[in-house]
Amino acid sequence: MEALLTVTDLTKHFGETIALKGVQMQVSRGEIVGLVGENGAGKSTLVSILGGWTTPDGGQLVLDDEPFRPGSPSEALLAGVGSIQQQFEVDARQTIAHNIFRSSYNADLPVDEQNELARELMASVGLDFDPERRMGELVRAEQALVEVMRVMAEESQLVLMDEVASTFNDFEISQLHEVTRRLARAGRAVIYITHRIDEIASLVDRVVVLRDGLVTREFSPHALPHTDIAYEITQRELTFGERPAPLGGDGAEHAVAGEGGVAARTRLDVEGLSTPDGAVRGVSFALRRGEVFGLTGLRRAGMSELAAALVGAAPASWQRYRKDGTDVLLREPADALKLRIGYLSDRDDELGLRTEHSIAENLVTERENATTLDEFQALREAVAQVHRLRITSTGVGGEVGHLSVGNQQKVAVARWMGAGCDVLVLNHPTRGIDVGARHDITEMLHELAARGTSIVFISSDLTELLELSHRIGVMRDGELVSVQDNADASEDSLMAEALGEGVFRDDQADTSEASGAGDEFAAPRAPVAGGRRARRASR
Ligand SMILES: Nc1ncnc2c1ncn2[C@@H]1O[C@H](COP(=O)(O)OP(=O)(O)OP(=O)(O)O)[C@@H](O)[C@H]1O
Repeated sequence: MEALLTVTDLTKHFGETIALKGVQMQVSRGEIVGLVGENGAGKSTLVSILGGWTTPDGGQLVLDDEPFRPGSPSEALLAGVGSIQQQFEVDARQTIAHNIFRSSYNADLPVDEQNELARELMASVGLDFDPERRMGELVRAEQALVEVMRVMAEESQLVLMDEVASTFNDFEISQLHEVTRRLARAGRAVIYITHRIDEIASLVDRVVVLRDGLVTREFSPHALPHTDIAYEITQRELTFGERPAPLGGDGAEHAVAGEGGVAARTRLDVEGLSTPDGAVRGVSFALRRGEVFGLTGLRRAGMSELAAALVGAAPASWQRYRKDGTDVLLREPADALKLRIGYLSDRDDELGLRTEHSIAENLVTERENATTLDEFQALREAVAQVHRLRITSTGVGGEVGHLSVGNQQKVAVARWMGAGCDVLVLNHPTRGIDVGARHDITEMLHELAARGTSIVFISSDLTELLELSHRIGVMRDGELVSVQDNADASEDSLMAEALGEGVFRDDQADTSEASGAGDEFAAPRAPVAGGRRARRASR
């Protein structure tokens, strides 16, 4: 294949940190390259340079046989490189159509024509957003899909996607993959950053592994089992698909000494919880001590709103909300914290990190009446967490704001894991976190649960939900429509509930690839089933 981009000896440092140490890489036309590696490996830095957001210190870039050194994103685009950054920003007041065409040659078209074109473009990949809606009305995953439409409309030769799908559900991922493949079929090249092994297995042509600022490995993921792909990336033997041991009918292995009976084991007892805007409607569930209760659903199904309501971060009403048998009074998150209920939001601006402070200052939660010994012990635990999750090799004194996005997320998760809470409500805690650390976090959450912490774990990644949760609830249109014991649950059964299809049968499974073949504008039919089946086949 003909090389579109050649990267030679690319270097970049930030203060003392050397983010890129001499990267060599080639990308061909029509190729989807998966750029992978641990958090902090330098992936975002590399694509930021290619996208004109950051300038390198040294090295050469050649694009389409011409020297390439963009001084800004618009210069990069002019040369043929379009990008979606990991923490992309959109103008909330712009319409969807305006956002799609803002940097394409259709930018000056009359609004009606833009709306019509946007509708057609979106329909061609199965999106039915109203082009006149404002970007601010969309949730993050929807904004990301509109950004994908924007790069499609720009007609750049090289498209950079930095963890666009980190909170996407299977359906959104299949839409994104459809667009990405279409870009490649049109002869454009894509550099695609992801931490999800299922995405690597099903989408990319070639994997390039970055480690400590250098390309250390390249391989084709085709026909490789997930464990092998993970090994190539992490050099660790990771297992996939293991499920937690059942909590036990009598909760024996989790029973707290001296306490007995079902009531004593019930940590949260929620009945008829609703939010005034109707995002959550009449949700009831009980959470046991030491239980991980997974929660999933399609976008706008109400999981994030339920999470916020459970900790007083959003207004809500209920018939009953008890913790350890006592009615709770929640006006704000501080009230939840007093009750030892911790909350991790899925929004970057709500992570609660003090980015100008050190990792240690973020990890060690202040406790009333703490002795010097307590503080010393807390610091020791923080250091152990940083080590176990490989957050940084340069100690806990570094500023959190200087860490890569995924490592900041690790700090946010680690902070709650070490906060001594009885209940943790975690919304997409592993988004942006590399595959090895994800594995470690799963283990750490299991350990916490085994010591009695109860966890509400929200995720769009059904594989990790099944690996972690004792029971899994599915939300649809604001209601908790199903709760399945792990032993009875499968990706198919969960997705069927999320879609409202009843029980999913394999003979209903996808025909999308066959039906879409040769039809450039066919919307993906039943792509979720196809995606899951493809993944199962590749394991
Ligand atoms: N603005 C900055 N100031 C200081 N250090 C930075 C800055 N941006 C990146 N770094 C450092 O450069 C290194 C590479 O970071 P980069 O964001 O490229 O990693 P990454 O592979 O994209 O990680 P992730 O998977 O977490 O997104 C990290 O050590 C990071 O801490």
